[in-house]
Amino acid sequence: MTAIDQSPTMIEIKGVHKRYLLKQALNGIDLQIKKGSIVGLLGPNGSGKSTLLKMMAGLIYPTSGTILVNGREPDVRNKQQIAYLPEIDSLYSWMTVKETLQFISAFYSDWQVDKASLLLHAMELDERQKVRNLSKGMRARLKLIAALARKVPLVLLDEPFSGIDPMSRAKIIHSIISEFQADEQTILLSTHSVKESEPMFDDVIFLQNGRIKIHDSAENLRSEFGCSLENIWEKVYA
Ligand SMILES: Nc1ncnc2c1ncn2[C@@H]1O[C@H](COP(=O)(O)OP(=O)(O)OP(=O)(O)O)[C@@H](O)[C@H]1O
Repeated sequence: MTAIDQSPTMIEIKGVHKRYLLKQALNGIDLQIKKGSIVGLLGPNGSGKSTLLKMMAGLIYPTSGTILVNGREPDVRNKQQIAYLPEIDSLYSWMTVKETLQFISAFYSDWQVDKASLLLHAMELDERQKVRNLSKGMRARLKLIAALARKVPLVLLDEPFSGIDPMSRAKIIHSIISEFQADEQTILLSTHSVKESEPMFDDVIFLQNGRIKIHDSAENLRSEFGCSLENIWEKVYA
């Protein structure tokens, strides 16, 4: 099932395969993501979510096939167009929250100081705290601020809610939705937190074994299956 849409395209992927030394991670991906949407990338462990996001961020390259992000092949030079939140945490433990954000902001001319303060408040982080003293969930919040404070056309978030408790997750998702500017940004995020993330998705991609099993709008899927995305997840991967 593939969504057909006439909106301008942010990401266009044709026939992409990715093979690591011993593992075929992506197995023929064809995908179009329209501008101004929030897209959920869902799938069990090892289905290829991180590989796809890293490829869109220009950190790894397809073995075959093509990817265009905003009309260009992604590579490390596209950093100014893309905010990428990696699954792995690479924060410096000796910095405070404030120092971390100042450090990151120095790399990006698109950094929005006001938005960073707003997010800091919404995520209930104490800027004086040392990174080494933050809990896993607090570190996850700091990484999210680092990605969302940038004014870029494309935001890629790999498991952004990992370690954040369900109640806080719902609050954070609410603040992402209220801050989202569809005329300026596209957000693509991988997550296993389908239930809490559901309200924010315009479109959803279900991956399995490096292939797209379903790609459609959340609304179409809910009406077709007659249940929530969380329940669809259970049916798709049963
Ligand atoms: N650098 C690598 N070298 C070898 N194999 C890799 C590498 N990165 C990923 N893989 C393999 O590729 C497949 C897809 O991995 P990927 O990390 O993209 O999945 P994922 O859907 O993000 O999983 P998870 O939900 O566990 O984060 C897996 O089988 C994984 O073991």
